[in-house]
Amino acid sequence: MGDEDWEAEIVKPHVSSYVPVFDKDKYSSGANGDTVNRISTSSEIEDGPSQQDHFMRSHFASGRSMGNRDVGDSHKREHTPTMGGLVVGKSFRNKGFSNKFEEGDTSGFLKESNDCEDNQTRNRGFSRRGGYQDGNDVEASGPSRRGGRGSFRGCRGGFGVGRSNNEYDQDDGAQRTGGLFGSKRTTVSSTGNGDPYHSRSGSGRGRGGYKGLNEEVITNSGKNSWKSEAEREGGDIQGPKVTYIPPPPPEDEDSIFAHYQTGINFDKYDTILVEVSGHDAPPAILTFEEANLCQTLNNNIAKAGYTKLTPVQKYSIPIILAGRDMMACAQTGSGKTAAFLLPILAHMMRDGITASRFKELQEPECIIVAPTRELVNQIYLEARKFSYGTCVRAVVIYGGTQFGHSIRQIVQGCNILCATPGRLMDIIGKEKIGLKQVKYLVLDEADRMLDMGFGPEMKKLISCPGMPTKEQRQTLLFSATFPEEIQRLAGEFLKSNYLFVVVGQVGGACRDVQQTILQVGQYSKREKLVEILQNTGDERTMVFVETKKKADFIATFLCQEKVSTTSIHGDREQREREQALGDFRCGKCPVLVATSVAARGLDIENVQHVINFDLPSTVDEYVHRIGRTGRCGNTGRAISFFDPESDNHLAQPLVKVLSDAQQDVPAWLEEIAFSTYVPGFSGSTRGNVFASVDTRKNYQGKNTLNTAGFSSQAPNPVDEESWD
Ligand SMILES: Nc1ncnc2c1ncn2[C@@H]1O[C@H](COP(=O)(O)OP(=O)(O)OP(=O)(O)O)[C@@H](O)[C@H]1O
Repeated sequence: MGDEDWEAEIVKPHVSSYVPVFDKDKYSSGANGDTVNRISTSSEIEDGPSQQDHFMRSHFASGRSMGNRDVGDSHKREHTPTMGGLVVGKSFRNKGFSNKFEEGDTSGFLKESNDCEDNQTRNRGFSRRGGYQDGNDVEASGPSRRGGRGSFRGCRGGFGVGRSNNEYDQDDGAQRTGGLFGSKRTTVSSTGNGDPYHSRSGSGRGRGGYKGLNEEVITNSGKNSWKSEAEREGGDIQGPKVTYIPPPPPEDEDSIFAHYQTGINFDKYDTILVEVSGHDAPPAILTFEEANLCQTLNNNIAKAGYTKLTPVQKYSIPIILAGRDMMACAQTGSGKTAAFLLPILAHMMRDGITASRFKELQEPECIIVAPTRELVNQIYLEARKFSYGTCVRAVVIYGGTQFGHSIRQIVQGCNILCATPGRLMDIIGKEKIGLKQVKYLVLDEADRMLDMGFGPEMKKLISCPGMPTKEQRQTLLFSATFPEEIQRLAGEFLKSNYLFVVVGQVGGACRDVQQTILQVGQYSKREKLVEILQNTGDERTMVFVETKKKADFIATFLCQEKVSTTSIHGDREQREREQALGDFRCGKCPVLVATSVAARGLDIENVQHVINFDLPSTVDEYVHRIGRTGRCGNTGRAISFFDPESDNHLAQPLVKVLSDAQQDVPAWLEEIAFSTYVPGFSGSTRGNVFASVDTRKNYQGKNTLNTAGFSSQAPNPVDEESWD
């Protein structure tokens, strides 16, 4: 994506105008007990640390490493809070050891990783990222977590040697990326580790790594490798403990059932074609009443403001109620969460579930996994909403929070467990969760959960001792995109007679999003962004960039342009991420700069715009990103900067996605698509726009219906062939 360009630019002298200045007295090294973090360069690693990176911050969460060029003068800067009360920002670069985002992915994960700006550098063993310690960060104990993170990212295994035996606090998300501070900490607190989930990778093993898309993937110096969150956060990789305890969500009924209005296009959902493939599919229902749910559930549905089923709900609810496994592909923002939660809860109620009580080992009936912390939290809130007034207890656990907190939530009782994969495996390893009672396993954003990043961990999950076999449990996969190769992998998780529901154009973008593609070169992007934001005013806008560093950079830049902005990405502390999301949700910061960590699933009211400052590497990711707007029948706009220097490979799939969604296709984009046409093209591995057709080609019992229940024609296969 031409990251080198902005990176190069920022080291030019004029760039200081984009850099917030910082209060020397308040934030300079060591003052107020703040930690000075070190920035690592290859020479530092070999020769010992020689340069210090001075943490910085602004109003509530800003600061960044200035990199080598700034060392020595960064603490001379004056501090003024960044505009908009905002942001963030850590390292912009460290020219000492990393000049560019080189081409050539040694990991094999690069194309899937959006938070992966550092994989090349990290694979080389070093991070450009420095860090800072927030002086108010009560959760930080000991050395700065940012320091640990920023100092030395690549060779984390080389420093970690196990973890504390204090069961409740030991692993608390110790810095995922270890680092110099992590190593220091290790010498202080490490007391070994008898946990098979943590000891398996051993210690002292140097491995380069990066947090890939959704920050869960790391690589091993060119070899694909997957490490669980458990290992990263508290296993063999020692670092400062994470003691962050998320504030409990409000418990009053109004907050629990708070919702936004469906939009003017909600009723148009009825015209969308739905295809169900597989044998003996139960008929769709057309109303909530037909689902025959218990009174409490019906009350909750009404309080949530749901009066009418969305297409994916019409089909999924009876399928799940019939006990069938399923894979469902439906457009972003069309109600997939309720499509699986409601029938699962209905089943539980029908089975006469008993209230789970305090127990050291909890045995949930349902496990829901999703790729990001914010998304599992959101799913949990939905589960809590729909189970309100029942004895079903939902619990959420995710990385970046205190491990002991997760355990305390669980031991109080757990029927539905919403979890990120790493934290889940960690808790299972600690024998706080038994799997014997699992009847429902849900993978939300299932294509992501089964790809190279999370797939191995999901496989581990289904082969954990006690986990019922696929014949004995019900497995449900949901997403807006389903590449073919992922569908094939899914077979391992699903009974062979699973049903595949596709709503609308398979893997297609939501039609309620007006898509615009602009040709914008790397050097003009910022100017264009500001121009657009000046016109959008206070309307909520998500700006997607391809790397974490760039997220910091653009957020800081926008603040200086007097646009109230915050940012979310995988290098921010969880507390900061949640604060950022909160500030965006409530409108305090109407602009959220994000990496793809925020691309999937997040349901935020009133997001009117999505701007792809950088296009993602795959069209699937594009579909998810723009799906943060135009949800639930509301309309939205997505503007994407297409840089011909770096984005030509997306031209074909973009043209397809645009035309499928009945959007204008710019002539120049068609030309690029045509000129880059490759016979046999079917999109990039992860960007196959034809992916979401059932890979079980010879199925019987295929129905094509619109969601009002009328038969209609299947999508024209010629259309697909012309692209194949
Ligand atoms: N039947 C319904 N009536 C009214 N609102 C609904 C209905 N179903 C879902 N919603 C609301 O629509 C919004 C989007 O739902 P949800 O987040 O489940 O979408 P999704 O399909 O999972 O999207 P994504 O693909 O982005 O994850 C939510 O605010 C949800 O409460």
